Amino acid sequence: MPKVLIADPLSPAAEAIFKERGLEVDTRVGLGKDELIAIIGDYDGLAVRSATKVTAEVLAAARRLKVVGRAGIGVDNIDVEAATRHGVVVMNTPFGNSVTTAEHTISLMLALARQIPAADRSTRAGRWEKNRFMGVELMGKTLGLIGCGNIGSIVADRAQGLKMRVIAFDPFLSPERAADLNVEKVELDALLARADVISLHAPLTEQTRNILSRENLQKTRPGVRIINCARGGLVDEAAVCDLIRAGHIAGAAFDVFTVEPARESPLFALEEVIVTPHLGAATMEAQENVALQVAEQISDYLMTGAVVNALNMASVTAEEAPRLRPYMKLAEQLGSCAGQLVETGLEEVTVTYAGHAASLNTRPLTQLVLTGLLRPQLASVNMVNAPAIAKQRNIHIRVVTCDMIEGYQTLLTVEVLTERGPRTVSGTLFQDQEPRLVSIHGIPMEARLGPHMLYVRNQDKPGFIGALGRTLGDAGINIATFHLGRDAPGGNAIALVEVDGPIPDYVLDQVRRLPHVLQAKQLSF
Ligand SMILES: NC(=O)C1=CN([C@@H]2O[C@H](COP(=O)(O)OP(=O)(O)OC[C@H]3O[C@@H](n4cnc5c(N)ncnc54)[C@H](O)[C@@H]3O)[C@@H](O)[C@H]2O)C=CC1
Ligand SMILES: O=C(O)CCC(=O)C(=O)O
Repeated sequence: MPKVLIADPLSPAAEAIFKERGLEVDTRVGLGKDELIAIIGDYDGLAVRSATKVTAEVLAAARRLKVVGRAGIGVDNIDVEAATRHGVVVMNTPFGNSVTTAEHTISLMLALARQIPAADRSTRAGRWEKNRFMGVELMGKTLGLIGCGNIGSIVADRAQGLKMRVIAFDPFLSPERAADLNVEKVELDALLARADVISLHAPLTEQTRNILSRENLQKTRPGVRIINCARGGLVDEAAVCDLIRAGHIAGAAFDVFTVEPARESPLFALEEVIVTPHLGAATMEAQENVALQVAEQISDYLMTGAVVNALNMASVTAEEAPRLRPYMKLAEQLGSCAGQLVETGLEEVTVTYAGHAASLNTRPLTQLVLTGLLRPQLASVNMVNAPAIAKQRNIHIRVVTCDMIEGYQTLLTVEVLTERGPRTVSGTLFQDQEPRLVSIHGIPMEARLGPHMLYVRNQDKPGFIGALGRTLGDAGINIATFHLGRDAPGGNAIALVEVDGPIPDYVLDQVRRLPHVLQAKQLSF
């Protein structure tokens, strides 16, 4: 039974779902790094929010781990690259807390406009400072969004409800989407020059780090208000403090900080600043949504192979998973067959999906072809890390689909270009379920691929089959199935023999010495 660790506080709904889906689950919140490393080897799945750091070191100790699920959006606490290297799928829940985070942003914008936290403190202190807390109206003001994805677009919608004009800097926002959102797409400098309120909704990347740098903050309108509900590191916090003191920035609201938890910060000393402890996603509704989603996604992957919202692997929906399953076996077997047959470096792989196979989600299938292909060279390869490994090794991957194919309803062909020329294997599904190899290097044959196979390439001459049978028989090797193919009478022939156990090397040598044999290899599937 797969085992899952919940390492951060999640709604109890998550634990209930794991149990309902037949998984074993432990909740161990607040583990130190070493404690996590000590126990992670026992788990197939890990569910986190932002507190647990899933580092390369943790992943190296996670021998059984197949999936990390982030109940939330940002995955900056997870080393996705290391997870990919270790073949671990990383998933997030990209929509579950978007509305809640957008609402927090709007709350902070209104609170900034009317200085509500400072007014609250003053009133409680008995000061009744009506003149001190003169606010600004938001109607007619310009809101500048840096990042206009899921959360940014909800913020835009709510701000338009307040009759604000919304402009956005987002290099990946299409003009059509901007028009649908009634948002004006602008360059960063234009946004800095025009916005009365700037709100950040972009991930922290090499491009966005310090996007509101001191220099950029100096380009903003006097009296601007800044809101960061996305990620610490997007804004130069010290420059915000200086520009508030200089009277250029009217106020700022931070939900996220360069260092978290933020126990101290120069921002805390300023009345014009509102701070919250990374509360953007903290509502009952959002936490219920993300906990349910992450538990469903992790369970689906561990129990059915469905992949949803993965950051490092192609998606496979729950509906697709059962249809893809027999093809997944076929794809891995064909890749493995090609991988075991090549003896030199791989340069290019072409995977052709013909007939029914062309209508499928081919990305996960291609990942499995690569997995099978690379496994003879690298035991740790799996469908998550196979594309990255192929890229590292400069193996060029081509995918071809064609609707029609003569003689078969469905056919997968793997052609591998090596230093010694192309090598090709094709396969189909027998009764829609059972993988069958139907040709090797253009020679037709029909073979089921079993755990122990003998592959022999020979010249098609009388007496070969008897000699091969005798050699195996004399060594006490029992033949399970025997498949033959040739390109022409007396031409090139291939024998694929399934046997009941591993073939000792001395027997392989005897086979290689038989008349007319060109090559003999043991294959396993
Ligand atoms: N405070 C909190 O508790 C929460 C914070 N977040 C954070 O909010 C941020 C946004 O989340 P979503 O809207 O769901 O993500 P999203 O992926 O839907 O949107 C991000 C947008 O940023 C844009 N972007 C990427 N690079 C950019 C660049 N160089 N300049 C400008 N825009 C760029 C993208 O094109 C995209 O439209 C994330 O960093 C996420 O981690 C999310 C949920 C809760
Ligand atoms: O889990 C949380 O409270 C943080 C949410 C967040 O920052 C995210 O989803 O990116």
